[in-house]
Amino acid sequence: MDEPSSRDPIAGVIPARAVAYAVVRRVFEGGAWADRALHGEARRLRLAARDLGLATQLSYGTVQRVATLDHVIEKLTGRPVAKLDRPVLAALRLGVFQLTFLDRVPPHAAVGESVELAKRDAPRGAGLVNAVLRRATREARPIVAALKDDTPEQAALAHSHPEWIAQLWFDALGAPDARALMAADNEAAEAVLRANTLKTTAPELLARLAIEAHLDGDALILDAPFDAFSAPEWEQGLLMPQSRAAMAVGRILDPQPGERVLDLCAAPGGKTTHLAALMRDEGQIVAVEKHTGRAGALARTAARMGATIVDVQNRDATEKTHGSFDRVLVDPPCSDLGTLASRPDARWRKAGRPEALADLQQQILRAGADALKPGGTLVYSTCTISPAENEQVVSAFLAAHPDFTVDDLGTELPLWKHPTMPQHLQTLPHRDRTDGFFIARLRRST
Ligand SMILES: C[S@@+](CC[C@H](N)C(=O)[O-])C[C@H]1O[C@@H](n2cnc3c(N)ncnc32)[C@H](O)[C@@H]1O
Repeated sequence: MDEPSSRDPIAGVIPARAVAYAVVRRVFEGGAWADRALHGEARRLRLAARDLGLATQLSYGTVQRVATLDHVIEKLTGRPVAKLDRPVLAALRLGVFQLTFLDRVPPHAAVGESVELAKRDAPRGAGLVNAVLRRATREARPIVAALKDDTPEQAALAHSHPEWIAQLWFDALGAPDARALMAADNEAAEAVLRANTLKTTAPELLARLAIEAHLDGDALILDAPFDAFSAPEWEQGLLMPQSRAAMAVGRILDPQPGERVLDLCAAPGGKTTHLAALMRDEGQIVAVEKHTGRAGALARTAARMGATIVDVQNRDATEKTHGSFDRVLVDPPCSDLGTLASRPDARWRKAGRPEALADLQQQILRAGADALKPGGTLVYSTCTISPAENEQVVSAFLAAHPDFTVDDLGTELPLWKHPTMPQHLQTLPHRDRTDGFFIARLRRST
């Protein structure tokens, strides 16, 4: 990695490191979302666009790997991380991350700048940071290399995940896939923009953004991080950041111009606006979202993207929807375990556990099915890798609804077959290089 030349004149720290340190503190001390904290700190510290890649790598990597980093820090300090001053701990985590997991960062920069950062916020802790990081230059990699990942407990530490997630994936996927999946969660997620075909085309958008990317249908697969939400093209509704797996959901629902479509659990609207584009903005989309603020944002997003057929309804998706629909998308709240690479702090949050979510998912699926006309198509999707929320929800639904059948999607996107139920799709980040989505398509016969 190249060290950017510009320097923060106050602390003598390169801006990318100053931003990463601030992000790490905001995430672990203030409960901030890493992506929002990064966006905010990059603006506050006037980070140059060329430094965004390094700032992202440093901050996201430190947040993702924190369990492994804390293990190293505890070994080197001989005390629990909870006993360390917050700024000292943040500087140590950032420093140990660079020394252990990055190859092109000069150790003197990782040590020296972490000391400067600690000095600014906790002057008396700077000596400890210096001493620990000097030892870390020699000892951190061997400590990490000695970690095993044979059991879920070991894998949780080695690949920095909570134990319950490691256990869930060992059970659901088997040890080799579980380990590979956890390792992939610590790598940069593929960054993709969907060109909004109501306003532009993918080649036009690529030319206009002047970024390094390659095209895959309407998708621009980016070669480097890009702050889409600050781009004028975002404001103009020309693009939507969206993974290839999320785009597959709309394609598999396959809505046609002129149809009536029900979209249950619709905010922030990545899929709603994709459906509108696939329908060429002809027909109707009823987009139901319970959270009032998110429903408002969804309406603004639809307007910005020129999706005039979207009717946002701010209500509970478990309630009856009147009328009958050609197609229904059910995209309920889930444990989000398929998107851990792009949301680095998510694994550490007390998000809903699979068993607790399954009941709500069932209710929303039933409500969606009630609104589907005979012969209609329903897609149930989640961005998680969790049988209780995916295949078990669909199986229980089918057992109670003999008028529904499930389509075999295995032939549509053969790479993305479900590991054990090949009629469904289950994208896996380590296998498919995109978010982990579950997608099932059902049809109503009568
Ligand atoms: C997985 S996200 C949906 C993502 C969205 N379909 C997209 O592609 O942008 C789930 C959404 O469901 C909303 N939600 C949660 N419980 C709900 C309920 N009972 N009824 C309607 N919406 C709900 C959440 O606020 C959240 O916006």
